Amino acid sequence: MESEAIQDELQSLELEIKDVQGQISALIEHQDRLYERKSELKTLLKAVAASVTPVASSCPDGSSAVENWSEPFEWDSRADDIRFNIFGISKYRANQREIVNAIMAGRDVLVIMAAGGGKSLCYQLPAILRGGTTLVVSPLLSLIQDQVMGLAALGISAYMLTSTSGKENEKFVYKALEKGEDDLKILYVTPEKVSKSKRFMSKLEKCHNAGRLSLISIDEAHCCSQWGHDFRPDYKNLSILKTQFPKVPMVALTATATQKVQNDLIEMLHIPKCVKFVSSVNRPNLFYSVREKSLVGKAVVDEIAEFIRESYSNNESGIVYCFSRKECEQIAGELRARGISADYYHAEMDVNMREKVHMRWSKNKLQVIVGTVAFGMGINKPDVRFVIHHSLSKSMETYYQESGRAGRDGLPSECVLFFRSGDVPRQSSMVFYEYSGLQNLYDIVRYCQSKTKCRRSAFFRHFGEPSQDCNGMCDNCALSSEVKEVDVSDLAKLVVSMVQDMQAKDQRVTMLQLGDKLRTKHKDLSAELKREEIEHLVIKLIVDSVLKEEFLHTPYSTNAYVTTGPLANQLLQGRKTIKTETSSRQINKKSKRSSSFSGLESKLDELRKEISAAHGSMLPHTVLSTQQIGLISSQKPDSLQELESIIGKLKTDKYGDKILEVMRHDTVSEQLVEDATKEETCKSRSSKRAKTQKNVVLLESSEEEEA
Ligand SMILES: Nc1ncnc2c1ncn2[C@@H]1O[C@H](COP(=O)(O)OP(=O)(O)OP(=O)(O)O)[C@@H](O)[C@H]1O
Ligand SMILES: [Mg+2]
Repeated sequence: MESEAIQDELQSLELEIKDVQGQISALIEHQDRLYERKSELKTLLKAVAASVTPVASSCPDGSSAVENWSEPFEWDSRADDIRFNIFGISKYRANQREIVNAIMAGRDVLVIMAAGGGKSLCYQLPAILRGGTTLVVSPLLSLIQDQVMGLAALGISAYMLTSTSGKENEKFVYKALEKGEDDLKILYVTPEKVSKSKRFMSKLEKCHNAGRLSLISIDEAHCCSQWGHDFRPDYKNLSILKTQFPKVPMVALTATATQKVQNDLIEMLHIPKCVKFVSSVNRPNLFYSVREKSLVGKAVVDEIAEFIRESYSNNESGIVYCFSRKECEQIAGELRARGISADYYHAEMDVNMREKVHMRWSKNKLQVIVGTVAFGMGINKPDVRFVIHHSLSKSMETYYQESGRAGRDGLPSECVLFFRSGDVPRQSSMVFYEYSGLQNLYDIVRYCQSKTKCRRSAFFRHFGEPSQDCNGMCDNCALSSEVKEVDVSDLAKLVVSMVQDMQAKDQRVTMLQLGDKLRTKHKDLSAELKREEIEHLVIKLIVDSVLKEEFLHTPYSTNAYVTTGPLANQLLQGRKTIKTETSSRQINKKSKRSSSFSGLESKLDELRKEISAAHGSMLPHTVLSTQQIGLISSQKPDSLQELESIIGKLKTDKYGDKILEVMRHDTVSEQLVEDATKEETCKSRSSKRAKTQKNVVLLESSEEEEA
């Protein structure tokens, strides 16, 4: 009997020890996360301190003095001429001129500039100014094709060497590299050419030896680093370029790179003395918002369709991102059924089909692409007006990238994320094995759950940049709302105790089951609490480390279960409170953040589509950008000379007559409308007068009759 009692105590001690060990490892994990956040905050603090000292180009070895790339340079007027008369760009954007100057001065340069910031101009302009040939390494065929087509439309001799370029083209390029007799201003290659083709490298060597290799540009340079989000092994071998051509300036460009990725790039490309230009991650023209996602799938599609119809009725381009291939196909179909021109795009489609969809969309023949994240880096379309996330991204970084495909032309555009707590376990069971995968996911969940914090500031915090004014360009800043904080600690305790009880019985529970069990056990609650409210609370407890997700693999899937987290006891012992935000906010679903085309703008839009269709491969925005359309219709030029002062010489020479014809036609039809309106007004006045007189007559006659 005594031994039985000892056995019992031993068993319960073992259980307790197991429990304590579990808590210790959870606490250690939590501590790791806190350390990591601490180091992020320290970097942020340094960045804030640096932002109050004058921003200067800097060398990582600390050897350079402050250099002023904004001062006048001898090539200024030639650069201005090419910028305006060839590229049709009326003024530089932030840092563009300085970058061009540093490259022209023969320096290696690292450019970190947000998506759509205008990185291409930074190397294309010096490519023309410097003479000789510029080599551009770019990771994707579609990006290269877009760029070559765009440059060709501007009359710049740009070529590419890729797996798809034909023999004739290859022969021409190799001869031009070797002999230098034909014009080859810009040559685009994929990284594989540099790392794998000896023939190409030997031709490049000849070009260099003849003093004709004037600049090397590495686009999407983050692909060099395995800490970046799109690591490409062939990018690692690009170090050979600087080793072989040490005196040729190199410019590496990317939209996002943390400090770690930047250092990696500098080391891997062998450009330790580069001049670094880091622009803000801020995209001031993007309006960020999060909408509550209904439990009913059809209602979500209804809302998306309504949003597109209400705000983008002129066929303005957009993207809807979905979680899975199946969802893409289904939602594209449902949008079509609601009268929206939509098609899907995902990795499992045939390449030709995918290209076809992409091309229709690029040519504005299809309004919406419903895609998975596979629809990514190759998107070069500048006039994407909205990016909708049907479910949340896996991190703030990927959300920034994906939503950032909107508004690359700088015009107002919208990024809407549909969030529902029930979507979190789907993502977490995909990312839990990635380095910091769960922590990154919980960061974006916090972004979605907040009803008060500026959405933009979350990006600044994430990229370690000092905050900037949002100017009301997110839902939380724009919509004055009554947000109340509610203490839900008692309910949270119920949830945590229930999880604890089940754990003690070795039972596993998913988030969905937990909600159901809670409502069954506490019937009084089920009347008050909706399923999504319980899910919302459970997810909040997970991101706050009170609960924790655990994963189990089956042969077909990975399932996410809820267990107690490192801070569970703190809550149960009353040392931690849990508060949620509730809002009485009414999202103005009909809010129109982007201005739609006026009559004349629509006509110019039609014209650019016609010209693009006639040229086959040329894209509409290469003919005229949306910004240029806006300028033309507001300034209404009525001569080629006036038009040239808006869009530059090249485009005026090419399309000026057609544009003016549209303008004249518009003025005539405006005049006709005006005349018709006047006539109508006159008619209606005289008919009113007649009616009045008639009435008077009638009245008189009736009076007479009466009399
Ligand atoms: N100074 C400028 N003024 C007006 N438009 C500009 C200017 N510079 C570039 N653009 C336009 O902005 C759009 C985006 O430019 P670009 O493709 O170079 O962006 P990016 O920085 O390379 O973006 P991403 O990271 O997405 O590749 C293009 O349509 C381009 O013509
Ligand atoms: Mg680019």
